[in-house]
Amino acid sequence: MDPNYIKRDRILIVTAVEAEREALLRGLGRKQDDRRSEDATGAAETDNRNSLDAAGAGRVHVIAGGVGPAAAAASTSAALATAGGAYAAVISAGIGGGFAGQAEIGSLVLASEIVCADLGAEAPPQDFVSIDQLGFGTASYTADAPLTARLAEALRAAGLPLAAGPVLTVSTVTGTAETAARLAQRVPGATAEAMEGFGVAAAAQLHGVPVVELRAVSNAVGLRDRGAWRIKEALAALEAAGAVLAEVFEHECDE
Ligand SMILES: O=C(O)c1cccc(C(=O)CC[C@H]2O[C@@H](n3cnc4c(=O)[nH]cnc43)[C@H](O)[C@@H]2O)c1
Repeated sequence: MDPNYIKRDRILIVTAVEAEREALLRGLGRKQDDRRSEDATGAAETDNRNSLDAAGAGRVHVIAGGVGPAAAAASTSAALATAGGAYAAVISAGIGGGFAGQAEIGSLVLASEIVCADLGAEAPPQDFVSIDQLGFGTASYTADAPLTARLAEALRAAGLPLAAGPVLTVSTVTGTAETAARLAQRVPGATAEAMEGFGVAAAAQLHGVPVVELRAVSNAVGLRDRGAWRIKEALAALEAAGAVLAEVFEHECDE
């Protein structure tokens, strides 16, 4: 990988939903510009490009790619293909659940590994056999270490609470203490869970682009308690992280 990629190219950030995208754009100091374009048949389609406020800021492009690993993979792959090699790195970002003792509500998590925690088979008497063990591919991608380290340094320097460790991608939000314990046992050091990272990472791998995952913790992984989700707090943490990302990428761009 070219170590100068931060200076050269554009960064793609993929969130699941608009609220996450908007939080990041606020942090990045960017205006919304959900332009509507007409295709050849006259049908309107949404163009999710965000407008550019400042020289250099335009290198960070944020899209809302949908909820879940399949939507995330499809939209990331489409964005990377359309850009024709312009993206130097992809960041999967959004809210997520934090594992007990690893990541508190309102804090941030950077992934060391992006692990699809439920991609495999139940195989009694074993609890679970991963797709790797079955010999059909991989259930884990390593996050880009240099970019992750650079972001961690900047987020900590900004005083934002940050944990690092494996971030799990699941297709079903964990809703019991038993599942949380099983996942934590399956992936030692499991720090957070969300639903898109593995899809974004699979697309990034296909296109040969480094990937990072950043989560803002909205809830604890465990017994489902919707009333305890702190989505506003997590979106505020995501916005604060966006301001740090702007500094990192604009500063690197100016060097
Ligand atoms: O269960 C509900 O009532 C409920 C209400 C609002 C949102 C949800 C979601 O499932 C949001 C999924 C969305 O948020 C990410 N996310 C946030 N926390 C977690 C989690 O603990 N486990 C998995 N995903 C989480 C996820 O990446 C999706 O984009 C449910």
